[in-house]
Amino acid sequence: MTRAGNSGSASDWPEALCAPVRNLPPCSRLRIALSGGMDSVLLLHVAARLHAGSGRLSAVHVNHQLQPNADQTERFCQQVCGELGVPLDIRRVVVNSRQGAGSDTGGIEESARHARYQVFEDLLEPEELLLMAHHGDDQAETVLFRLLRGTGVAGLGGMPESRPLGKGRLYRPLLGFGRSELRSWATEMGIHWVEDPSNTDERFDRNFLRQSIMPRLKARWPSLVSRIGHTARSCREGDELAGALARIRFQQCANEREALSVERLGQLGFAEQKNLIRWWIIRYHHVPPSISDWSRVMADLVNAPEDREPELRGEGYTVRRYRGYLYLVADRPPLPSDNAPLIPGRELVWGEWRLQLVPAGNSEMPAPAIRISTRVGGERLRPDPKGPSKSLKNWLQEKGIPPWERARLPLLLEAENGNQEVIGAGDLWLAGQYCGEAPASGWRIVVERECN
Ligand SMILES: Nc1ncnc2c1ncn2[C@@H]1O[C@H](COP(=O)(O)OP(=O)(O)OP(=O)(O)O)[C@@H](O)[C@H]1O
Repeated sequence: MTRAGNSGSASDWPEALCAPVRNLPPCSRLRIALSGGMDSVLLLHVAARLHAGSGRLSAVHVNHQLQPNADQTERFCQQVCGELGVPLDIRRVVVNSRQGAGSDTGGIEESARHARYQVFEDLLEPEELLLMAHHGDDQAETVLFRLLRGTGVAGLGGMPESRPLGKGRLYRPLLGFGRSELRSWATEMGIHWVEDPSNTDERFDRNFLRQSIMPRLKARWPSLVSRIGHTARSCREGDELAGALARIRFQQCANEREALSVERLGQLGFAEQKNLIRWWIIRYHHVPPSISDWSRVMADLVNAPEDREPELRGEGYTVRRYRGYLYLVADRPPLPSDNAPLIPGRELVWGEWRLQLVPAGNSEMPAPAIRISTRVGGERLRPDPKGPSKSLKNWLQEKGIPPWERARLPLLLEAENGNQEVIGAGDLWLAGQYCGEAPASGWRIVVERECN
């Protein structure tokens, strides 16, 4: 259903509403996230009035293809953008609709949100700004919703006004206004919009809060939205301070491989240990696991006897302890089970490794027959050409290479008198005849590893 209020002329636009949309961070392109609902249509109108002449304004609508009126909404977005002369990008997505409403962990609403943000993330180029029309009531609902899910300080900080998204930035200029304030402006200005029928479906937690809980709370505490906004700001500040403290502790506890010293960690109080571990996991772009008993986990990681190998599992990674340090180890797909030839001039991708055999120097020597394999046990190598050969196992232990890295180390094997001789081990060692500007073999081997 589309709604209209009284008509108004462009010159009547209230300055209070225009100011945050006028004073934007510098950008090469301004994209409006247009759902077709009241908030984003109002934002589009204001942005068109202020920025249409700049030639850098456009809108993006994500059609989730879930609601019966999804196509009608898409057409409406086309129509309003056409009227305002704003180019519109339409992106259709397929949302996994198997999950139900009201679920704590997801549901169709969550899947749609995820798909939508993925579109935005893929779309944004450097220097581009995506404006979203979240307002103060959305913020209050978000904070309350997260409180009910048991979120910590970072989550209770609510939605930031601005944050990086993809290669660009997301920006929310309407957070300082309440829903009713925006609705009266939209009605006054004669704006049309589409009502999303799913907004009234109280099986969804967010809608239940919006429809049944917030009105009762607001009736009792009229300044609820600004009070929750205040709490969110305090939580954001608290989170910033926790981040600053974690950075200081990281410098004190981490070695050159960014592993954390268990001894130094043990000197911190529990809250600081947890703060540092969570910050460190996020630093690697992973999500800290949701754990009800962090004190038990920390005690285990820090205090378990040396012969035990305590672990903390998260999605896509494991925190492991080895020789007094904690390492964050990303999950990796299994390595090829067969050994592979290193073909001259052709890059070999081996798990997270890239290997190449390239001609070097002026000689025309035949290419050596080199194969890549993981350890099978019993291998020996001669890191010092004049010294005795050593067991690979002992050599890796001497070098302090953790067991999970040993298992993923590509061994370079060369057939020699019917035997396979180890001539290289990942990026740890390579026999001298394959290194340098003019290697004695006439061939150079290049070994590189992708970072974590
Ligand atoms: N289908 C859509 N296409 C483009 N932008 C959208 C779409 N849906 C929502 N948005 C943008 O997100 C803003 C918030 O929308 P809405 O309140 O419906 O989302 P939400 O799910 O409650 O919140 P969140 O964006 O945090 O997921 C809208 O004002 C609009 O800017």
